Amino acid sequence: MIMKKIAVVIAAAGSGTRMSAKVKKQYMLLDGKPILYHTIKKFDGIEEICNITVVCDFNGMDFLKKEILEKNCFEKSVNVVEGGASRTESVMKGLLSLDTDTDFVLIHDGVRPFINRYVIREAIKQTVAGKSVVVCSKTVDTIKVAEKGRIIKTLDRSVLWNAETPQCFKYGLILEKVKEAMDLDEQFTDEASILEYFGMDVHIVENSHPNIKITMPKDLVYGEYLLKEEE
Ligand SMILES: Nc1ccn([C@@H]2O[C@H](COP(=O)(O)OP(=O)(O)OP(=O)(O)O)[C@@H](O)[C@H]2O)c(=O)n1
Ligand SMILES: C[C@](O)(CO)[C@H](O)COP(=O)(O)O
Repeated sequence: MIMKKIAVVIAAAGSGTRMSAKVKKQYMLLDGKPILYHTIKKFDGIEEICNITVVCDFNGMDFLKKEILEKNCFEKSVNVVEGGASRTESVMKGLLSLDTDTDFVLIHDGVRPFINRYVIREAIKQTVAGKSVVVCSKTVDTIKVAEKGRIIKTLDRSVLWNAETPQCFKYGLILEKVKEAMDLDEQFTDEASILEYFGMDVHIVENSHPNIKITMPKDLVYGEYLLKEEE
């Protein structure tokens, strides 16, 4: 079988507004190590991946290089790229830094350190088979749509999914569409919705393992618990 060149772009250039902390959440500690360390480690352990690129804020670049990359042992080479003002711009900068002969790319949030390696491998398998995929978990809550506090309707939960990462694509395709998205007057919170906007198919890889995005202070408490469970 011909080996495919698969890269991962880890988006970690956000400002962590909802965490309301002095230190950006991607550099906050879980079990004594930065959250971003735990995330990189997950992908370092996937043999199909040949390159890891972390997109981070300008001020965090030194910390990332000295405190995370130099002080820890990673098997793969980890490149560092400066991010942008929006998630889409950060992802675009990461994609542009990859070798042009990259076949497939996984895009992952720097603050989702609990992603299960079996799920990463399943997402890679489906992407190499020709699909654009997004890791999702089933929605467990009853979701209401409301306007000014008054409920308008309750959605059919059987067709609802929570979008997570990684989101995985053919490299050339996602680079082209992310670049096109940057020229639009639209905000996209993930890459799958960029392809959806252009009418392209995106498929779900179901995940039943915890893959929380560290967003609010309460997530740190749950995160410490999840790390202990992983041991
Ligand atoms: N300009 C941006 C904005 C977000 N991200 C990354 O996208 C991921 C998911 O975004 P989110 O949780 O919304 O992170 P923040 O934007 O940092 O948080 P907030 O929305 O609370 O400010 C994070 O790993 C974040 O670092 C990024 O790389 N570049
Ligand atoms: C990509 C993402 O993690 C999927 O859930 C998410 O959309 C990131 O942005 P958000 O604004 O924190 O939802």
